[in-house]
Amino acid sequence: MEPLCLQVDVAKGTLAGGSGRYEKRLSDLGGIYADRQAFEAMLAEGDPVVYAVEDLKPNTHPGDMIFGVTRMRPGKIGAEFFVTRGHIHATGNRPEIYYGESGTGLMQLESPAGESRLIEIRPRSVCYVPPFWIHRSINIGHDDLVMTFAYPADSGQDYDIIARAGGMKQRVIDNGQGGWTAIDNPTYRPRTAAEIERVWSTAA
Ligand SMILES: O=P(O)(O)OC[C@H]1O[C@H](O)[C@H](O)[C@@H](O)[C@@H]1O
Ligand SMILES: [Fe+2]
Repeated sequence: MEPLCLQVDVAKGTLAGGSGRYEKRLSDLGGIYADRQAFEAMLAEGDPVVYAVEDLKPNTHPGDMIFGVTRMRPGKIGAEFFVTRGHIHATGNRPEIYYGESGTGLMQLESPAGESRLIEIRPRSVCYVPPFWIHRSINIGHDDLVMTFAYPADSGQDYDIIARAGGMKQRVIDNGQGGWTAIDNPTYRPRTAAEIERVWSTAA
């Protein structure tokens, strides 16, 4: 493969010359947010793009790397800020790096055993997602949140791990004073010992 250097357009939240792009609209994110009524009400008004990802995937070989740019729109469903679907890497011991380009966000992380972390991500901050942490991005600002990311090419994504637990343990909501706060998610079901063991066993 030829060496290359791709240009990030921070204002547009795009990566010129990548190999792939996907968009997630509100209608793709049913069941993620707590307030079903607010979700349906927003959907009735239209179907906004919540986030878009552009990346370069050279291949899926062990030791190679995928990188790209995520652009998240600002918004809330009820009091809950816009989030990405979230996942754990299917090969669980693969990490990820996020670099804040613009906007204000949180990286929400959860270990298989249910420990929660919320890490602020701002322009020029580098956020490290260690192996075996479920991760999701949250736009807590009024502007687009744009982040550049990179992760091992053979990571893969397990999206269902969150749904199987009834969501992530915490939800991040507007605190009514221009900031955010985390509250417990009442539908969360802690993973069983067998499920936690299964996650560890995905290491390669
Ligand atoms: O993969 P999603 O949960 O839809 O979120 C958007 C995703 O963009 C890229 O694929 C990043 O590598 C992911 O870690 C990020 O979370
Ligand atoms: Fe990831």
